Amino acid sequence: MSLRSVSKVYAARAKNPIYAVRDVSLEIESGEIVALLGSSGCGKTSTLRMIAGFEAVTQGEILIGDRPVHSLPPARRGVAMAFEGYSLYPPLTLRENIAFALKSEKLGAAETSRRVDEIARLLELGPHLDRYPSTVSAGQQQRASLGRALVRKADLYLLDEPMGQLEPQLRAVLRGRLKRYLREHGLTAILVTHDQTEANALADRIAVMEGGVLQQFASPATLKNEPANLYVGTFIGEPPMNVYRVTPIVEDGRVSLRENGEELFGYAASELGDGLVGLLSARREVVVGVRPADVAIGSGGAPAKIVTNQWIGDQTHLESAFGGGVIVATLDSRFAGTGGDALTVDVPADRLHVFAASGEALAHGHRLAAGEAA
Ligand SMILES: Nc1ncnc2c1ncn2[C@@H]1O[C@H](COP(=O)(O)OP(=O)(O)OP(=O)(O)O)[C@@H](O)[C@H]1O
Repeated sequence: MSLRSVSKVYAARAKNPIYAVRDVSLEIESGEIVALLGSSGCGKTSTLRMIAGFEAVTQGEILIGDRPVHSLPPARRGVAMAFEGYSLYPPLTLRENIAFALKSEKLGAAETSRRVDEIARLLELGPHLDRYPSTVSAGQQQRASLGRALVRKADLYLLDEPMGQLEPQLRAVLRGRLKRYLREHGLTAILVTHDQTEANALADRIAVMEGGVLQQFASPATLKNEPANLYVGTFIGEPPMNVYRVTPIVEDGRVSLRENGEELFGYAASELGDGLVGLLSARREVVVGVRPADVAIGSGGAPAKIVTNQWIGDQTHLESAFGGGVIVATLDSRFAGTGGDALTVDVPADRLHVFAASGEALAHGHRLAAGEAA
Protein backbone atom coordinates (compact mmCIF):
# COMPACT_ATOMS: atom_id res chain seq x y z
CA MET A 1 0.00 0.00 0.00
CA SER A 2 1.17 3.56 -0.55
CA LEU A 3 0.72 6.98 0.96
CA ARG A 4 1.68 9.64 -1.54
CA SER A 5 2.30 13.14 -0.16
CA VAL A 6 -0.57 12.81 2.29
CA SER A 7 -1.47 15.79 4.47
CA LYS A 8 -4.17 16.37 7.06
CA VAL A 9 -5.22 19.82 8.20
CA TYR A 10 -7.93 20.10 10.84
CA ALA A 11 -10.01 23.29 11.01
CA ALA A 12 -8.50 24.33 7.69
CA ARG A 13 -10.65 27.46 7.45
CA ALA A 14 -10.25 28.51 11.07
CA LYS A 15 -7.83 31.21 12.18
CA ASN A 16 -5.41 28.60 13.54
CA PRO A 17 -5.53 25.50 11.34
CA ILE A 18 -3.92 22.36 12.79
CA TYR A 19 -1.39 20.73 10.47
CA ALA A 20 -1.62 17.20 11.92
CA VAL A 21 0.10 15.35 9.03
CA ARG A 22 2.43 17.01 6.55
CA ASP A 23 3.29 15.56 3.19
CA VAL A 24 3.84 11.98 4.34
CA SER A 25 4.84 9.37 1.74
CA LEU A 26 5.25 5.68 2.57
CA GLU A 27 5.53 2.56 0.40
CA ILE A 28 4.54 -0.55 2.35
CA GLU A 29 5.16 -3.99 0.87
CA SER A 30 2.52 -6.68 0.80
CA GLY A 31 2.96 -8.91 3.88
CA GLU A 32 4.92 -6.24 5.72
CA ILE A 33 4.24 -5.16 9.31
CA VAL A 34 4.81 -1.45 9.82
CA ALA A 35 4.63 0.60 13.01
CA LEU A 36 3.83 4.31 13.13
CA LEU A 37 5.78 5.48 16.16
CA GLY A 38 6.00 8.89 17.76
CA SER A 39 5.14 10.96 20.79
CA SER A 40 1.60 12.06 21.60
CA GLY A 41 0.16 14.41 18.97
CA CYS A 42 2.72 13.55 16.27
CA GLY A 43 -0.02 12.63 13.78
CA LYS A 44 0.11 8.83 13.81
CA THR A 45 -3.56 8.25 14.63
CA SER A 46 -4.64 10.82 12.03
CA THR A 47 -2.56 8.95 9.46
CA LEU A 48 -4.14 5.62 10.40
CA ARG A 49 -7.66 7.08 10.34
CA MET A 50 -7.08 8.56 6.88
CA ILE A 51 -6.00 5.13 5.62
CA ALA A 52 -9.12 3.58 7.18
CA GLY A 53 -11.34 6.28 5.74
CA PHE A 54 -12.56 7.76 9.02
CA GLU A 55 -10.82 11.06 8.28
CA ALA A 56 -10.79 12.78 4.92
CA VAL A 57 -7.40 13.30 3.28
CA THR A 58 -6.69 17.04 2.94
CA GLN A 59 -4.14 16.43 0.22
CA GLY A 60 -2.41 13.45 -1.38
CA GLU A 61 -3.31 9.90 -2.38
CA ILE A 62 -3.71 6.56 -0.64
CA LEU A 63 -3.45 3.35 -2.64
CA ILE A 64 -4.06 -0.22 -1.50
CA GLY A 65 -2.46 -2.46 -4.09
CA ASP A 66 -3.10 -0.47 -7.25
CA ARG A 67 -6.46 0.89 -6.06
CA PRO A 68 -6.71 4.55 -5.09
CA VAL A 69 -8.91 4.37 -1.98
CA HIS A 70 -8.71 7.85 -0.46
CA SER A 71 -12.12 8.83 -1.83
CA LEU A 72 -13.90 5.56 -0.95
CA PRO A 73 -16.05 5.05 2.15
CA PRO A 74 -14.36 2.90 4.86
CA ALA A 75 -16.39 -0.22 4.08
CA ARG A 76 -15.17 -0.28 0.49
CA ARG A 77 -11.46 0.05 1.22
CA GLY A 78 -10.83 -3.58 2.21
CA VAL A 79 -9.30 -2.63 5.55
CA ALA A 80 -9.94 -4.05 9.03
CA MET A 81 -9.26 -1.74 11.95
CA ALA A 82 -8.86 -2.29 15.68
CA PHE A 83 -9.65 0.93 17.52
CA GLU A 84 -7.83 2.28 20.53
CA GLY A 85 -11.23 2.96 22.14
CA TYR A 86 -12.41 -0.63 21.34
CA SER A 87 -15.84 0.50 19.99
CA LEU A 88 -17.48 -2.86 20.74
CA TYR A 89 -21.29 -3.14 20.50
CA PRO A 90 -22.53 -3.13 24.12
CA PRO A 91 -25.61 -5.37 23.57
CA LEU A 92 -23.52 -8.14 21.98
CA THR A 93 -21.27 -10.61 23.80
CA LEU A 94 -17.59 -10.67 22.91
CA ARG A 95 -18.26 -13.76 20.76
CA GLU A 96 -21.08 -11.97 18.91
CA ASN A 97 -18.95 -8.83 18.52
CA ILE A 98 -16.16 -10.82 16.88
CA ALA A 99 -18.58 -12.90 14.76
CA PHE A 100 -20.33 -9.72 13.62
CA ALA A 101 -17.19 -8.78 11.67
CA LEU A 102 -17.70 -11.96 9.58
CA LYS A 103 -21.26 -11.08 8.54
CA SER A 104 -20.33 -9.79 5.12
CA GLU A 105 -18.34 -12.97 4.37
CA LYS A 106 -21.60 -14.99 4.58
CA LEU A 107 -20.01 -18.03 6.19
CA GLY A 108 -22.02 -20.88 7.70
CA ALA A 109 -22.48 -21.08 11.46
CA ALA A 110 -19.84 -23.80 11.83
CA GLU A 111 -17.14 -21.89 9.92
CA THR A 112 -17.99 -18.65 11.75
CA SER A 113 -17.65 -20.42 15.05
CA ARG A 114 -14.35 -22.05 14.01
CA ARG A 115 -12.87 -18.69 13.01
CA VAL A 116 -14.04 -16.95 16.20
CA ASP A 117 -12.63 -19.76 18.34
CA GLU A 118 -9.28 -19.63 16.54
CA ILE A 119 -8.95 -15.89 17.20
CA ALA A 120 -10.20 -16.25 20.78
CA ARG A 121 -7.50 -18.87 21.44
CA LEU A 122 -4.86 -16.62 19.92
CA LEU A 123 -5.88 -13.73 22.18
CA GLU A 124 -6.62 -15.81 25.32
CA LEU A 125 -10.26 -14.72 25.20
CA GLY A 126 -11.88 -18.16 25.38
CA PRO A 127 -13.27 -17.99 28.94
CA HIS A 128 -14.76 -14.53 28.38
CA LEU A 129 -16.44 -14.99 25.00
CA ASP A 130 -20.00 -15.15 26.35
CA ARG A 131 -19.69 -12.03 28.49
CA TYR A 132 -20.78 -8.52 27.52
CA PRO A 133 -18.26 -5.69 27.00
CA SER A 134 -19.42 -3.79 30.09
CA THR A 135 -18.70 -6.82 32.31
CA VAL A 136 -15.10 -7.47 31.22
CA SER A 137 -11.86 -5.57 31.88
CA ALA A 138 -10.39 -2.91 29.60
CA GLY A 139 -7.69 -5.35 28.52
CA GLN A 140 -10.31 -7.97 27.58
CA GLN A 141 -12.30 -5.40 25.63
CA GLN A 142 -9.14 -4.39 23.83
CA ARG A 143 -8.37 -7.99 22.89
CA ALA A 144 -11.94 -8.45 21.63
CA SER A 145 -11.55 -5.34 19.50
CA LEU A 146 -8.28 -6.72 18.13
CA GLY A 147 -10.01 -10.08 17.52
CA ARG A 148 -12.82 -8.40 15.64
CA ALA A 149 -10.27 -6.84 13.27
CA LEU A 150 -8.13 -9.96 12.82
CA VAL A 151 -11.00 -12.40 12.24
CA ARG A 152 -11.98 -10.65 8.99
CA LYS A 153 -10.38 -11.14 5.62
CA ALA A 154 -8.94 -7.79 4.56
CA ASP A 155 -6.20 -6.41 2.33
CA LEU A 156 -4.82 -4.33 5.16
CA TYR A 157 -5.05 -4.49 8.97
CA LEU A 158 -4.88 -1.24 10.93
CA LEU A 159 -4.20 -1.57 14.65
CA ASP A 160 -4.38 1.52 16.86
CA GLU A 161 -2.38 1.00 20.08
CA PRO A 162 -3.53 -2.63 20.02
CA MET A 163 -1.98 -3.60 23.36
CA GLY A 164 -2.04 -0.35 25.33
CA GLN A 165 -4.35 -1.74 28.04
CA LEU A 166 -2.66 -5.09 28.58
CA GLU A 167 -0.45 -5.94 31.51
CA PRO A 168 3.24 -6.39 30.60
CA GLN A 169 3.41 -10.21 30.74
CA LEU A 170 0.35 -10.73 28.57
CA ARG A 171 1.50 -7.99 26.22
CA ALA A 172 4.80 -9.78 25.63
CA VAL A 173 3.05 -13.12 24.97
CA LEU A 174 0.44 -11.62 22.64
CA ARG A 175 3.05 -9.63 20.72
CA GLY A 176 4.75 -12.86 19.75
CA ARG A 177 1.47 -14.54 18.83
CA LEU A 178 0.18 -11.57 16.87
CA LYS A 179 3.37 -11.42 14.84
CA ARG A 180 3.26 -15.14 14.12
CA TYR A 181 -0.40 -14.91 13.11
CA LEU A 182 0.20 -11.99 10.73
CA ARG A 183 3.22 -13.77 9.23
CA GLU A 184 1.58 -17.17 8.83
CA HIS A 185 -1.35 -15.61 7.02
CA GLY A 186 0.88 -13.24 5.01
CA LEU A 187 -1.11 -10.22 6.21
CA THR A 188 -0.12 -6.59 5.73
CA ALA A 189 -0.53 -4.53 8.88
CA ILE A 190 0.08 -1.01 10.15
CA LEU A 191 0.04 -0.43 13.87
CA VAL A 192 0.13 2.81 15.77
CA THR A 193 2.10 2.81 18.99
CA HIS A 194 4.13 5.10 21.20
CA ASP A 195 5.89 2.08 22.69
CA GLN A 196 9.30 1.43 21.16
CA THR A 197 9.51 -2.11 22.48
CA GLU A 198 6.22 -2.95 20.80
CA ALA A 199 7.32 -1.36 17.53
CA ASN A 200 10.70 -3.12 17.62
CA ALA A 201 9.17 -6.49 18.46
CA LEU A 202 6.39 -6.43 15.89
CA ALA A 203 7.41 -4.31 12.95
CA ASP A 204 9.60 -5.02 9.95
CA ARG A 205 9.92 -1.27 9.50
CA ILE A 206 9.05 1.67 11.71
CA ALA A 207 7.89 5.08 10.52
CA VAL A 208 8.98 7.64 13.11
CA MET A 209 6.80 10.76 13.06
CA GLU A 210 7.14 14.10 14.83
CA GLY A 211 5.14 17.27 14.34
CA GLY A 212 3.15 15.58 11.56
CA VAL A 213 6.35 14.99 9.58
CA LEU A 214 7.81 11.57 8.74
CA GLN A 215 11.32 11.63 10.21
CA GLN A 216 12.55 8.23 9.03
CA PHE A 217 11.07 4.98 7.73
CA ALA A 218 13.45 2.08 8.29
CA SER A 219 14.09 -1.22 10.09
CA PRO A 220 14.54 -1.14 13.88
CA ALA A 221 18.28 -1.82 13.42
CA THR A 222 18.74 1.04 10.96
CA LEU A 223 16.85 3.47 13.21
CA LYS A 224 19.19 2.55 16.04
CA ASN A 225 22.46 2.44 14.12
CA GLU A 226 21.86 5.06 11.46
CA PRO A 227 19.26 7.58 12.68
CA ALA A 228 18.53 10.13 9.97
CA ASN A 229 18.52 13.05 12.37
CA LEU A 230 18.96 14.04 15.99
CA TYR A 231 15.25 13.63 16.71
CA VAL A 232 15.28 9.96 15.69
CA GLY A 233 18.66 9.45 17.38
CA THR A 234 17.42 10.65 20.74
CA PHE A 235 13.87 9.27 20.45
CA ILE A 236 14.92 5.70 19.67
CA GLY A 237 16.83 3.84 22.39
CA GLU A 238 16.52 3.61 26.14
CA PRO A 239 18.21 5.20 28.01
CA PRO A 240 18.43 7.89 25.32
CA MET A 241 21.53 8.81 23.38
CA ASN A 242 23.89 11.27 25.10
CA VAL A 243 24.32 14.42 22.98
CA TYR A 244 26.95 17.16 23.04
CA ARG A 245 27.25 20.30 20.96
CA VAL A 246 30.98 20.51 20.16
CA THR A 247 33.50 22.43 18.10
CA PRO A 248 35.71 20.13 16.02
CA ILE A 249 39.39 21.16 15.95
CA VAL A 250 41.42 19.30 13.35
CA GLU A 251 45.19 19.78 13.62
CA ASP A 252 48.39 17.76 13.52
CA GLY A 253 46.65 14.56 12.53
CA ARG A 254 44.31 14.78 15.51
CA VAL A 255 40.64 15.60 15.90
CA SER A 256 39.52 17.17 19.14
CA LEU A 257 35.81 17.60 19.85
CA ARG A 258 35.50 20.43 22.35
CA GLU A 259 32.76 21.92 24.44
CA ASN A 260 33.55 25.46 25.61
CA GLY A 261 37.23 24.85 24.84
CA GLU A 262 37.41 21.61 26.84
CA GLU A 263 38.04 18.35 24.97
CA LEU A 264 35.24 15.81 25.43
CA PHE A 265 36.41 13.31 22.82
CA GLY A 266 39.73 13.10 20.98
CA TYR A 267 40.85 10.85 18.12
CA ALA A 268 43.77 10.32 15.79
CA ALA A 269 42.52 11.50 12.38
CA SER A 270 43.32 8.06 11.00
CA GLU A 271 40.80 6.50 13.45
CA LEU A 272 37.96 8.59 12.05
CA GLY A 273 38.80 8.21 8.37
CA ASP A 274 39.25 10.85 5.68
CA GLY A 275 35.54 11.30 4.97
CA LEU A 276 34.58 12.19 8.52
CA VAL A 277 37.70 14.29 9.13
CA GLY A 278 36.97 16.31 5.98
CA LEU A 279 33.43 16.84 7.09
CA LEU A 280 34.44 17.92 10.60
CA SER A 281 37.13 20.30 9.28
CA ALA A 282 34.44 22.14 7.34
CA ARG A 283 32.15 22.80 10.34
CA ARG A 284 32.35 25.23 13.23
CA GLU A 285 29.92 23.22 15.29
CA VAL A 286 28.45 19.72 15.22
CA VAL A 287 26.37 17.63 17.62
CA VAL A 288 27.81 14.28 18.61
CA GLY A 289 25.58 11.48 19.85
CA VAL A 290 26.76 8.57 21.97
CA ARG A 291 24.59 5.61 22.90
CA PRO A 292 24.92 4.67 26.59
CA ALA A 293 25.94 1.12 25.65
CA ASP A 294 28.84 2.49 23.58
CA VAL A 295 30.51 4.45 26.40
CA ALA A 296 33.77 2.82 27.50
CA ILE A 297 34.52 3.37 31.19
CA GLY A 298 38.01 3.44 32.68
CA SER A 299 40.02 2.81 29.52
CA GLY A 300 41.34 6.35 29.08
CA GLY A 301 39.67 9.40 27.62
CA ALA A 302 38.18 12.42 29.35
CA PRO A 303 37.63 12.69 33.11
CA ALA A 304 34.17 12.24 34.60
CA LYS A 305 32.73 11.87 38.10
CA ILE A 306 30.02 9.40 39.10
CA VAL A 307 26.68 10.96 40.01
CA THR A 308 24.59 7.79 40.35
CA ASN A 309 25.33 4.09 39.95
CA GLN A 310 22.23 1.89 39.69
CA TRP A 311 21.97 -1.87 39.11
CA ILE A 312 18.55 -2.42 37.56
CA GLY A 313 18.50 -6.21 37.65
CA ASP A 314 20.23 -6.92 34.36
CA GLN A 315 22.24 -3.77 33.68
CA THR A 316 24.17 -1.02 35.38
CA HIS A 317 23.05 2.54 34.65
CA LEU A 318 25.91 4.86 35.42
CA GLU A 319 25.42 8.60 35.26
CA SER A 320 28.53 10.76 35.54
CA ALA A 321 29.24 14.46 35.45
CA PHE A 322 31.05 15.06 32.18
CA GLY A 323 32.02 18.31 30.47
CA GLY A 324 29.34 20.83 31.31
CA GLY A 325 26.67 18.14 31.61
CA VAL A 326 26.40 14.41 32.18
CA ILE A 327 27.07 11.16 30.37
CA VAL A 328 24.98 8.05 30.90
CA ALA A 329 26.59 4.65 30.36
CA THR A 330 25.05 1.20 30.54
CA LEU A 331 27.12 -1.86 31.40
CA ASP A 332 26.14 -5.52 31.35
CA SER A 333 27.76 -6.22 34.70
CA ARG A 334 27.70 -4.63 38.13
CA PHE A 335 30.05 -1.69 38.52
CA ALA A 336 31.90 -0.88 41.73
CA GLY A 337 31.88 2.85 42.39
CA THR A 338 29.78 5.42 44.16
CA GLY A 339 28.81 9.06 43.79
CA GLY A 340 31.85 11.34 43.60
CA ASP A 341 34.30 8.67 42.33
CA ALA A 342 36.46 9.78 39.42
CA LEU A 343 36.67 7.76 36.21
CA THR A 344 37.42 8.24 32.54
CA VAL A 345 35.04 7.92 29.64
CA ASP A 346 35.81 7.22 26.04
CA VAL A 347 33.82 6.38 22.93
CA PRO A 348 35.28 4.26 20.13
CA ALA A 349 35.49 6.23 16.88
CA ASP A 350 33.23 3.79 15.09
CA ARG A 351 30.41 4.31 17.65
CA LEU A 352 30.22 8.09 17.35
CA HIS A 353 27.12 9.60 15.71
CA VAL A 354 27.69 13.03 14.20
CA PHE A 355 24.88 15.44 13.37
CA ALA A 356 24.92 18.90 11.84
CA ALA A 357 24.03 21.75 14.20
CA SER A 358 20.63 21.79 12.47
CA GLY A 359 20.04 18.12 13.36
CA GLU A 360 20.49 16.08 10.20
CA ALA A 361 22.85 13.13 10.43
CA LEU A 362 26.32 13.54 8.95
CA ALA A 363 27.99 10.27 9.92
CA HIS A 364 27.59 7.13 12.00
CA GLY A 365 31.07 5.95 12.92
CA HIS A 366 32.93 5.72 9.64
CA ARG A 367 29.79 5.62 7.53
CA LEU A 368 28.86 9.00 6.17
CA ALA A 369 25.12 9.62 6.07
CA ALA A 370 23.33 9.57 2.72
CA GLY A 371 23.89 12.92 1.06
CA GLU A 372 27.27 13.39 2.78
CA ALA A 373 29.09 10.60 0.94
CA ALA A 374 30.65 12.37 -2.01
N1 LIG B 1 -10.57 15.87 15.11
C1 LIG B 1 -9.58 16.72 15.33
N2 LIG B 1 -9.77 18.06 15.27
C2 LIG B 1 -8.78 18.94 15.49
N3 LIG B 1 -7.52 18.56 15.77
C3 LIG B 1 -7.24 17.26 15.87
C4 LIG B 1 -8.25 16.26 15.65
N4 LIG B 1 -7.68 15.05 15.80
C5 LIG B 1 -6.39 15.27 16.08
N5 LIG B 1 -6.11 16.59 16.12
C6 LIG B 1 -4.78 17.22 16.37
O1 LIG B 1 -3.90 16.77 15.36
C7 LIG B 1 -2.61 16.50 15.90
C8 LIG B 1 -2.24 15.04 15.64
O2 LIG B 1 -3.12 14.20 16.40
P1 LIG B 1 -3.08 12.61 16.31
O3 LIG B 1 -4.19 12.10 17.16
O4 LIG B 1 -3.02 12.19 14.91
O5 LIG B 1 -1.69 12.31 17.01
P2 LIG B 1 -1.17 10.97 17.69
O6 LIG B 1 0.28 10.92 17.37
O7 LIG B 1 -1.96 9.82 17.28
O8 LIG B 1 -1.40 11.29 19.22
P3 LIG B 1 -1.84 10.29 20.41
O9 LIG B 1 -0.74 9.28 20.56
O10 LIG B 1 -1.95 11.22 21.58
O11 LIG B 1 -3.14 9.69 20.01
C9 LIG B 1 -2.69 16.87 17.37
O12 LIG B 1 -2.22 18.20 17.49
C10 LIG B 1 -4.16 16.78 17.68
O13 LIG B 1 -4.50 17.66 18.73
